Amino acid sequence: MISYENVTRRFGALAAVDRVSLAVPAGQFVALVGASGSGKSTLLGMANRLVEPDEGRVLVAGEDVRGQPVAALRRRIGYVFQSIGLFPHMNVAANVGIGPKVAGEPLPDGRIADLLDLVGLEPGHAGRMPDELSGGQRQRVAVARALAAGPELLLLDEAFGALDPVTRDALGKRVRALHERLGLTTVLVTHDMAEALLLADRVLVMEAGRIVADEPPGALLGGAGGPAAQALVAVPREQADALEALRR
Ligand SMILES: Nc1ncnc2c1ncn2[C@@H]1O[C@H](COP(=O)(O)OP(=O)(O)OP(=O)(O)O)[C@@H](O)[C@H]1O
Repeated sequence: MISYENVTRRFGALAAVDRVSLAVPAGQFVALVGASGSGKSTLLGMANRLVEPDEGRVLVAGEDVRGQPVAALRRRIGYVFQSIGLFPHMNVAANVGIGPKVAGEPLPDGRIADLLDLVGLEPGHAGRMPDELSGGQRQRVAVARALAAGPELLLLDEAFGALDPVTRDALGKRVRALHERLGLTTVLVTHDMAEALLLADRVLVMEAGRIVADEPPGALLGGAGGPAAQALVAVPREQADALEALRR
């Protein structure tokens, strides 16, 4: 569904993404973890041409993204990022339907209601303005908007980063359920290894522009993936051990 072929992107002297090759088959849920500045957003952004590679190719559904008009490409790719980016002067329904409307195919009201339901919002939220919603509700609107054009691919860049842990957990599970139900291919960028292990089929670890580990969660928990991956896995494992110790 998405592949990177020896892709490099530089900013000045820095290779933010450094000769990455990666193939994500249709239907897979991938988590991309790594320290701040390791290149996760840059890698993700090359899929929908927010960022262009200096070298190599990025293919979506087997086609080089460079040959695809940006608007058409972005209809195939739902994209949710941390800063949300809802239009403050438009109500929830208008925000959810903005992509199809701009493309000249406005969604019927029933479809908007279905999208709100998918992400766990009430029909009554449709007429609210973004500043009348909680952060978690706004993030749900952003997910509904990303799904509005019926994309095959869903990219989430720290989409749950600003949420409280309970809301974050609920929305993560909701996105995983939507991934199954809609038959999506999903890439989730997160700083949280526990979230990656619990939600994804496959966890990629980035360090200085390279992918240094590529393992299923079970293998990572079994000690695979090398030192960078194991340093990240140690955090939730030590927390779980410490909580368990408190019970004794
Ligand atoms: N437009 C830009 N101009 C200059 N440098 C950039 C630009 N975008 C990213 N970088 C640099 O590229 C590197 C990778 O950035 P990127 O945002 O991809 O990392 P990240 O792993 O997503 O980080 P974070 O977890 O903090 O979001 C960083 O050193 C960053 O400063």
